[in-house]
Amino acid sequence: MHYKKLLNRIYYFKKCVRKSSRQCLFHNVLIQSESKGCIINGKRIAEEIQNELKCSITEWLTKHPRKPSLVAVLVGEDPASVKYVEKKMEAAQSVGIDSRTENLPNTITESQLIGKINELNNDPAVDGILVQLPVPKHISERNICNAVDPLKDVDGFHFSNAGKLCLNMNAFVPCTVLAVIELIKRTGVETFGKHVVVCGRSKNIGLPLSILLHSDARNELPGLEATVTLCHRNTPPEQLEMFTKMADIVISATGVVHLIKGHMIKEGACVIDVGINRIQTPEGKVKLVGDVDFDSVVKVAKHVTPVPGGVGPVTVAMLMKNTYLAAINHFR
Ligand SMILES: Nc1nc(=O)c2c([nH]1)NC[C@@H]1CN(c3ccc(C(=O)N[C@@H](CCC(=O)O)C(=O)O)cc3)C=[N+]21
Repeated sequence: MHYKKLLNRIYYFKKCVRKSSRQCLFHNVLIQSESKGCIINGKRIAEEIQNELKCSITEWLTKHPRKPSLVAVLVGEDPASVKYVEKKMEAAQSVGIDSRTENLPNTITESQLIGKINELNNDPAVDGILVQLPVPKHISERNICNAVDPLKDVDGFHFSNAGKLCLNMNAFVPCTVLAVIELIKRTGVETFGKHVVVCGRSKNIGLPLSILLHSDARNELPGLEATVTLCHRNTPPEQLEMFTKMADIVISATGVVHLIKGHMIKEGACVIDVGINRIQTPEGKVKLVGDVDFDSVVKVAKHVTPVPGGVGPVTVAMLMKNTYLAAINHFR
């Protein structure tokens, strides 16, 4: 009898230690807000991932003849695209990946662009290729994504990578999808059997994300074992609200400013904002905002990602991870 009590005590003690160390573990990636909710620090998580990668790459370099390498293809001079590509180049530099940008004119034809991509496909010194989207209107985005060698497709946009993802086979997963999963995991939010609502059905984010969220964890590509509801532009607003109110996790990737408001969220839920929208402030300045009305959501949610400083920086970090994986694969 005493023995059993003692065992129970030990079990309880172990449980407490586990719980408190888990809290410590995740504490550094969260910022306490003035409301109840915590703000997930995407910048911090991105730094964490990049530091881990830097260590792995340094170790990998002792056994391999060159650094992993990434080429970004940038068509035209859209200021947002230029800025994002710059961020990717900076990140590459900081983790020890060789990188360069191929700047091409807006007037380039589809077949000329595919020709350039083929050159990079055939260059053994290039591990990862990324064609910054959007491409000019006269070029088919699908044809361009399909032109990249699937083994160098660090964006995961080639049809064979998209198809493999659906079948739980090892494949390149789009960086933003990986970023959302990493943010959830590193915040310590449980997904097994939980209800996740994804807003947005894009082929590059909403769709692949909802597939990994519901998939089996015991596969080549591990899934998160959640119950998933995928909402999109044809979901009536009152239905959307009904679904999000039931959700343990809400992820929005729609490009609709302030689509997700506090009254639509269940107390204690986790809200991930994938939106990046540029709006004019009343003072005439340009401001970056997400799909989530942050001020009202942070009052009810337990965790919420900000924009900027949430999913964006982690997306860049995951691109570095995919490039490293491409290099490992190249030398295997
Ligand atoms: N082939 C391709 N692959 C992509 O992965 C891809 C793409 N095309 N086209 C555009 C979108 C968008 N995207 C972002 C990456 C980083 C931030 C990012 O770092 N954002 C910062 C702030 C940026 C700012 O201040 O403008 C933040 O949210 O804190 C945002 C958005 C990758 N995309």
